Amino acid sequence: MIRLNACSINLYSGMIPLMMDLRDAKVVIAGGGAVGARKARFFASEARVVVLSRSFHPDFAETAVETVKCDLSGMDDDEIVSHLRESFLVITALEDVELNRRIAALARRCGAHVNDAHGVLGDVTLPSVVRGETYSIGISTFGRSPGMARHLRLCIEEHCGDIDGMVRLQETLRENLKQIVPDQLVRSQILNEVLDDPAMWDALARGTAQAKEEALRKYL
Ligand SMILES: C[C@@]1(CC(=O)O)c2cc3[nH]c(cc4nc(cc5[nH]c(cc(n2)[C@H]1CCC(=O)O)[C@@](C)(CC(=O)O)[C@@H]5CCC(=O)O)C(CC(=O)O)=C4CCC(=O)O)c(CCC(=O)O)c3CC(=O)O
Ligand SMILES: NC(=O)C1=CN([C@@H]2O[C@H](COP(=O)(O)OP(=O)(O)OC[C@H]3O[C@@H](n4cnc5c(N)ncnc54)[C@H](O)[C@@H]3O)[C@@H](O)[C@H]2O)C=CC1
Repeated sequence: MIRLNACSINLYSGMIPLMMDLRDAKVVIAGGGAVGARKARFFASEARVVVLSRSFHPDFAETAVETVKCDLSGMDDDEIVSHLRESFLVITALEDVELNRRIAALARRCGAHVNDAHGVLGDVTLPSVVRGETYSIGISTFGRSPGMARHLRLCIEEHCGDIDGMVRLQETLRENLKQIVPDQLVRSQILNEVLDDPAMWDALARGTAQAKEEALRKYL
């Protein structure tokens, strides 16, 4: 595993997007406020989430995570480490920057990645996510403008049409084309023409099978 040596990094230089399978990974969140609750929701359906906090935002009532009521500032390092051990990721979401820093340093000692709600510590940042049944789009400004990441999510959701429908059409069409068009370049050209064709996007409303028939008629 590649680890960052620095305790704090400036604006996430060098970060690249990855899609990860976090099933069964342990994610610990320090701070159960509105921000901790949003981050808990982000991970709850995949990872095993544990939230350490003095109090918990009402949203936790509807989020399937483990909550541990505790005062982190009153704990010694060993006690905090006992909660962080075997974590894949530790998220610091407390107001207290010094306490966040202390928890982040202990997390690194445990071999965990760190995400910081203030965006100054850590080697992981959370993107804004546009999610469908067949795709996931992560958007990040690396802490420069979270509002812009949200704005771009809303733009994609509003203006990109039936992405799930088009992914399904492309999936079935490309399988079909592999059987009947031997030349890969020709297959790729047809698939791109379908993506660029507004009539094909309209055809999605008639169902995947019908849209595929129309695409084959038009482009073969
Ligand atoms: C560094 C980072 C933490 C990290 O690594 O996780 C971080 C940090 C901070 N955000 C702050 C504010 C806001 N955050 C949002 C929204 C989101 N913030 C998210 C991620 C991140 N936020 C990471 C960088 C991501 C990036 O840059 O792309 C999203 C994408 C994902 C998520 O967290 O769920 C989610 C959108 C979900 C969606 O809707 O799609 C809005 C918009 C709104 O709520 O309307 C505002 C108000 C507008 C604004 O400030 O832009 C402040 C307080 C600033 C202050 O005090 O003024 C800090 C701390 C600081 O800057 O000190
Ligand atoms: N990443 C992001 O998108 C955003 C990050 N932020 C930053 O994130 C931080 C957290 O924001 P909120 O959740 O709104 O704050 P908040 O004050 O509502 O929540 C903090 C939580 O931490 C708990 N807590 C505080 N000290 C504790 C301690 N010593 N031991 C155990 N628990 C303790 C509190 O009980 C509370 O549940 C803020 O500092 C804010 O600047 C703010 C807005 C957006």
